[in-house]
Amino acid sequence: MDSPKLHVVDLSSEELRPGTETWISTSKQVCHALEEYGCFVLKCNQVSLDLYNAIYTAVLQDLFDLPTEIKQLITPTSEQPFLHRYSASSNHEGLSLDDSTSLEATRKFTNLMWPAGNDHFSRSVNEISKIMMNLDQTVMKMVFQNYGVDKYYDSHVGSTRYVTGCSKYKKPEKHEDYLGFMIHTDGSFSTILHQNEVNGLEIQTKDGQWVLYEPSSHSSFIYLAGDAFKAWSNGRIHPCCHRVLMSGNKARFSVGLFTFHKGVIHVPDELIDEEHPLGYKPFNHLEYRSAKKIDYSIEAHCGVSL
Ligand SMILES: O=C(O)CCC(=O)C(=O)O
Ligand SMILES: [Fe+2]
Repeated sequence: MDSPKLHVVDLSSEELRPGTETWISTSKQVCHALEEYGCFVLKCNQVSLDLYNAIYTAVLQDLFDLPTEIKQLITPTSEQPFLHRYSASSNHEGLSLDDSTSLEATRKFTNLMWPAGNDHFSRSVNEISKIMMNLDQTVMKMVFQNYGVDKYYDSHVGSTRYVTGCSKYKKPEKHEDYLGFMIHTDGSFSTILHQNEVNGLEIQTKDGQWVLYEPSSHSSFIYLAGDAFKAWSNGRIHPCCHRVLMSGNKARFSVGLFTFHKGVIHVPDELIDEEHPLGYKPFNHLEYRSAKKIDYSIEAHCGVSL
């Protein structure tokens, strides 16, 4: 049997404008990939080599090299609640930055880490976060149109909150492989991930096989559906199960954009029919995110029992 491959969607074409044939056929591919695999490799040409080098040879290294007491200053505040935080285990460090598509919010975060400022950090993180936000909005527009619920797109995007997550996985000691991030689905609506040249992210197919994500260029991303996307789509979209397995002799860095809905998510009426009876009660997305643990499903939170 051939080993499974991840679906690839090319969003780099100049022709990709709503209404064109390329747009319509790409929208179908996007929905098909999200329904069948819960993810796709997203090809685009928005990340310059300069930005790639800035992020992986300077920005993330400098951030994770800060003393632990400084990184621990990243704690939820009333302005930036629980999505703003730092976590560390023996092999993995993760740091989330709330509202990262705003340069002002990114600068506030930067000033907490570097009181004398670090404009290179704020600009690079904000730039890649905005690239990921624009890609996410394109994908959302395609999905909403393809499902015939385009009229809800503007309000959905208007209530989306963007959080950038940065991760560092330590270089394996003595070449011993380790599990850097255990199997999970994201509590987000959607997630877009970018990484350095060290692979390790694996995606689980519906029949349980693991596929390694191998970016084909410095401008590749992987797009993953989260639990909230599944509920919103009334079960059509498959939330992507993934993990990080580390091997080799280099540290791995990744940066991702996690999207959250600021209010209550309802299944659109148009997505309820005989074949798809209502499967999810309305739920507050941020409450779900704070309740979510590794083995807590969206069905346990707001599923309609049949
Ligand atoms: O580092 C990665 O590639 C994956 C990180 C991840 O799955 C997460 O932060 O939820
Ligand atoms: Fe994840």
